[in-house]
Order: sequence, then C-alpha cells, then structure tokens
Amino acid sequence: MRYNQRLFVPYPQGVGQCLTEGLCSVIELDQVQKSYQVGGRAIPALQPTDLTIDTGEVFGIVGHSGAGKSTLVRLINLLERPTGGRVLVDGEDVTHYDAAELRAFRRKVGMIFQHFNLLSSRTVADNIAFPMKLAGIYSKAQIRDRVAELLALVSLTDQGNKYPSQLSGGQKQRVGIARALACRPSILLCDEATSALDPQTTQSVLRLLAEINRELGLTIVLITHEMDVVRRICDRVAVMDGGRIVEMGAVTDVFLHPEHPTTRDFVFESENVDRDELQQDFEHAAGRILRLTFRGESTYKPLLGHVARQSGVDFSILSGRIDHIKDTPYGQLTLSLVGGNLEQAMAEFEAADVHVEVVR
Ligand SMILES: Nc1ncnc2c1ncn2[C@@H]1O[C@H](COP(=O)(O)OP(=O)(O)OP(=O)(O)O)[C@@H](O)[C@H]1O
Repeated sequence: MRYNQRLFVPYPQGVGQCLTEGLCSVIELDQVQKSYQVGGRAIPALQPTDLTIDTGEVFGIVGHSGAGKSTLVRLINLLERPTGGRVLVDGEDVTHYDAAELRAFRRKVGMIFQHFNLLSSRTVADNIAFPMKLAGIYSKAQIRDRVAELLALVSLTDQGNKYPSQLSGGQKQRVGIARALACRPSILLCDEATSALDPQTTQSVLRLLAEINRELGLTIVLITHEMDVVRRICDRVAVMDGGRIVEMGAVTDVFLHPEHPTTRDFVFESENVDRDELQQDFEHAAGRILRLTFRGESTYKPLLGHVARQSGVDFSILSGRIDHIKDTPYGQLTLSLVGGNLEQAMAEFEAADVHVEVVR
C-alpha cells in the first residue's frame, strides 16, 4: 500500500498524532505547471513553480484577478491536475494517487470558499457532518460528537438546526470552516475566504483562522487580493503575477520592503496611500526626504526628538502610520529634514535599528 501512514491513520488518532510528532503537512511543489485546454489551445495559467510550505505555517498567496492563485491552490489538493511537475506532501508524491488514495488524501486537506458553498437544503449541523458521512468511515456517535465540538469551536453551538439562509455571511463562513475541519485535516486551503465579508466580519473570521492555526497546528494556505489580510495573519507570502510567483518571503520583509512593482501596488493599496497626493506633498517639502521603517521594539522608542537634538536637524512629518504585521508592531514615517547634520541623523536612526530609505 502506498499510503503515507502518517497522513492516513484514520480518526481519532490520525492527524492529531502526526501533528504532535511535528511531521505532517509539508507541501512541496516541484516544477508544477498548469495549462488549460480551451478550444484546442493550451492556455498557460501557472508557469513551472517551485514552492515549499512548512508545517503549521499560515502562507498567503496574493495577486490580481487571473494571476493564477486559485489554480495554484487547487493543484495542492489536486482539484486540478498539473500538466507538469510533482506535488509532494510530507515528501510523498501525491500526483499519481488513484481514486481511492485521492479520496483519503482530500480528507486531510480542508478547503473554504469565498461564497461558502454550503448545501442550502441541509441544516448547519448536517452541512458540517456531510464530509464525515461521505467518507463512510465514522460511526454516528463520532459524527455527532465531532459536530458538537466543531459548533463550539466556531461559536455556533445554538445554530446547529438552522439553515444557511438564516445565517449572516460571517456565520456561513464559520460553518464552512467547521465543515472543512470535520475530518481533522492537517492542511486548510482558503480561497478568498473573506472577500464576500464586511471589514468587521473579516476581522472575526481571520481571528478564528489564526486561533485554529495556533491551537490545532494546522497549515493554512490562504488566497487573497488584499495585502491587509496577509498582514494580519500570514507568516509568509507569495505574490503572483501572470502565472508566476514574482516575490516571496516573510510578510514583515515583503510588506515593509516590497521589491516587485506588483507587490508595491498591493502594499500602497492596503495603506490607502494616494501616490499622486504624496508626490505633491513632496514637492512642497523642503530639504531631504527620508522614509523610516520601525519594526518591533524600535516602534515605540521616543527617537525623533533624540535624533533632532543630537544632529541639529529640523523635521516635519509628511506621512506616518503605526500598525501590526501579525504580532509584530511596525511604524513608517516619511519626514522632510532641513539643517543640522543629516549624515549623523541617518546614522542615529540606523543605530536604533530603524531602516532608512532616502526618497529625495
Ligand atoms: N477551468 C479553466 N479553463 C480555462 N482557463 C482557466 C480555467 N481556470 C482558470 N483559467 C485561466 O487561468 C488563469 C488563472 O486563473 P486563476 O483562477 O487561477 O486566477 P486567480 O488569480 O485565482 O484569479 P481570481 O482572483 O479572479 O480568482 C486565468 O487566465 C484564467 O482565465
């Protein structure tokens, strides 16, 4: 039998057991590519891609419409078959699984969707139970207990007998999350899971996903077109454009120092920065313009007054913000500086672990 025993030990030992060993759910794409056949022509959607997502990571994939995000994610659970390359989970090539192996594999990879994809004619409890019933390996008691556990996990204990049409968008997505977790997957794929929700509901669904990641140790792969979603819960991010990954790294690095133009667009958009307005402000400002990036501890240090006194520079603030990237506080300030010793001021900022970029 070719089954990866760690992935396919059935409930209840299953994934919990392999997670405590810290072994489950490393996803590797090895030169994976995908073209769709349209009218006899091959339309490339994903160029050959190498990617490793580690156990317990929250990995974000951001990109504009048509960039290839959904294709990439659907290749992970083989909802799409690659036209080339291999998909490996825990070092095992899953690309050539037969139908039975694929069914077992998919139980270990939950998925949630933008429009929830709930069965409207079934109650909340039945929606959550559905994948377990489909799997045909769980007893009635196991299903009942698991549904109760999941309703509590997503804070819907009293809603089990309602129908999806009686729920808000946020509640529907909570049902979607509970259903995705029913068979105790080790990987959760989220395809634009918060795109149909208002900002407040988005926050609460993201908080729930972060909690699930932290407490259950699930690996989460999350597609979005909003950098803000990435900033709030992801550890690493890949930015996609034209069917390829154009930039990838820790969210703090990519977000604070974006290099590719597409990444820069996403970051500016998420910061609500109007670049034309900013440019006009720059034109009115005297002296040198510096962009300072504070990260972690340095965010809260009373540094500006100290540097001004030491170096004798005068400054005015052109733009600024303080926020968090996951749990790390950061700040960004754009200053115009006149007089004094500019070199000394820059050296003082850098000595305090502040990244200094000369804008003008
Ligand atoms: N089933 C399909 N048949 C033909 N072409 C497809 C199919 N699915 C996707 N494509 C094409 O592949 C490319 C990538 O699509 P994909 O859905 O992966 O992008 P995306 O980044 O997820 O976009 P969106 O954010 O709009 O969902 C697009 O050009 C799209 O038109």
